[in-house]
Amino acid sequence: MTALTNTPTWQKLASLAEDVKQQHMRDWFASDSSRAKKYQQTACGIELDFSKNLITDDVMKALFSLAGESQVTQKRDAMFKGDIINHTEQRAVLHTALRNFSGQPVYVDGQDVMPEVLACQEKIKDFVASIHSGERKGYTGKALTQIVSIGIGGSFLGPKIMSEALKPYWFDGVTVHFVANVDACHIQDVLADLDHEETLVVMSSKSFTTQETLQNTLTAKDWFLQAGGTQQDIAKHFIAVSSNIKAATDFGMAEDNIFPMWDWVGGRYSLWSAIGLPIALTMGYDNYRQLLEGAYAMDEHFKTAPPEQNLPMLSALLGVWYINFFGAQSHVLLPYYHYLRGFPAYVQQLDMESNGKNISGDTTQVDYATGPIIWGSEGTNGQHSFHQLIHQGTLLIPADFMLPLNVPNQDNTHHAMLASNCFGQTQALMQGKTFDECYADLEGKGLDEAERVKLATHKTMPGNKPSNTLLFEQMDPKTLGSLVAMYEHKVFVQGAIWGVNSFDQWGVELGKELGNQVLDKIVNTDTALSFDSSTNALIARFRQANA
Ligand SMILES: O=P(O)(O)OC[C@H]1O[C@H](O)[C@H](O)[C@@H](O)[C@@H]1O
Repeated sequence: MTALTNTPTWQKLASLAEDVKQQHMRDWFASDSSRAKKYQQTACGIELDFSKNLITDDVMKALFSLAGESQVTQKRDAMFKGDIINHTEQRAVLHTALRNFSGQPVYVDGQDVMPEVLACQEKIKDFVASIHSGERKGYTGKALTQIVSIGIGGSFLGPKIMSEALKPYWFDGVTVHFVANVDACHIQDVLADLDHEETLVVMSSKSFTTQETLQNTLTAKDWFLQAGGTQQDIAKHFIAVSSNIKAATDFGMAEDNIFPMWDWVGGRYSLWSAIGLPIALTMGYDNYRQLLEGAYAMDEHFKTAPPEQNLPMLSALLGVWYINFFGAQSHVLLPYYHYLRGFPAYVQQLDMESNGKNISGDTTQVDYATGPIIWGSEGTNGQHSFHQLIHQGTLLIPADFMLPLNVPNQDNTHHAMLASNCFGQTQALMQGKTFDECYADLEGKGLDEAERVKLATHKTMPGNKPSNTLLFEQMDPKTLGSLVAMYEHKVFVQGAIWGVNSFDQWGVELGKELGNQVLDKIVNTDTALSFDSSTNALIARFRQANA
């Protein structure tokens, strides 16, 4: 056993889990009318009801002990302070510096990074104003109203999903299109409808080496040149966000058109940097700034609130409870808000790329589960498809339900239905429906005894399925910023407990490396194939089909 699973606290949690499995939440609610009040916390515009979880006071106490023994707060402070906590890449992890409005310095290698961060924010602000006012024009003098944002992974998901989530705040006058996939269908579809004279391409790549983004930008450049632009007009229509200024200038980007970022910002934590420029272009700098302010508010909450009131801490510990002591392998996110429909995909990268790891500390192979599968989609749609498995399947799938209490241009009839479905689902998951209830319902339905028993058996819902409900006054930029930061810190706390490095991604790197080797064989059709027989056969088949 590794140190973690050997601790008395871990053993205690394991034994508490065995007890809890014999009990039912339905009975807890019936016997304690204050349960909802007891297990809820509010911070930064987020009201977290976690009463529909398989928890007791003893469980929570043991989970807080686990966090304490795992030195979560010390690790948190090390992150905020700029220590090199990404120890396999020798990097600080400072996305929090990008939304640090405390006026205090943040040091990396003895140097305060805040002046550069603030200068970049000013650059974003000025740039957005120049586009929105029409002052910055294309090479033929037309306003730049069509923005094509090219990037992938963290250089795509954050900008796209946050922009989508804040549709009611969009600036009227520019349209932002996002392209990620190297599949040409994507960029071709986007460019097909655009006038190159009105188009601004924002190429976002921290490394400036990502195949998909480089290729899509080259395709956009060809399209621009073929449509009538010249090489020297490129500067007016192409800008980049990157920490690799040299590669960006080598590519042909004018230095003035490059927005900086830094190696202490991880890709999946980068929307707070200039990678978020498309968000600011979509809704104006002030709204973008509110997003950052919301994240800052959550940072302060995470740093100062005691564990029992700390939203990232609570949600992380509940996750650990199910993953490590109930064998839960996935966690579902269910936003009951159409504009937040992309949020599960955002958290998917954030969580799975961060905690999809099996080495703890320097070299220890873990003997416990780490990051779960994150999935989900908007409610109510999922109720008519995959919720069935959550209700009656054999897997335990903890859920986060999310609902803004007010929505812009509210249609009360729709919104009441949305809310009732959201709450109704959490209720059904928690209480289930007993055999006796189902059997009673079938009285007088003309069934013989065997049929009645059979049907009641199939209709029985075990219940006892855990969920959190997150309510927001409204999904405005500030609340969204807080929500994203809450999940970032949740992932941080879980990584700290498991002892994994939540900030590297070697699996992804290997995929990129092998992809390039295979591409070489696909393109150079006369070279011998030297991979395993399956990969060789696939490449050979592709060569044959494209000969
Ligand atoms: O911004 P880039 O350097 O182009 O990287 C884009 C993406 O590349 C990889 O897939 C990483 O795992 C992601 O975290 C990153 O966001």
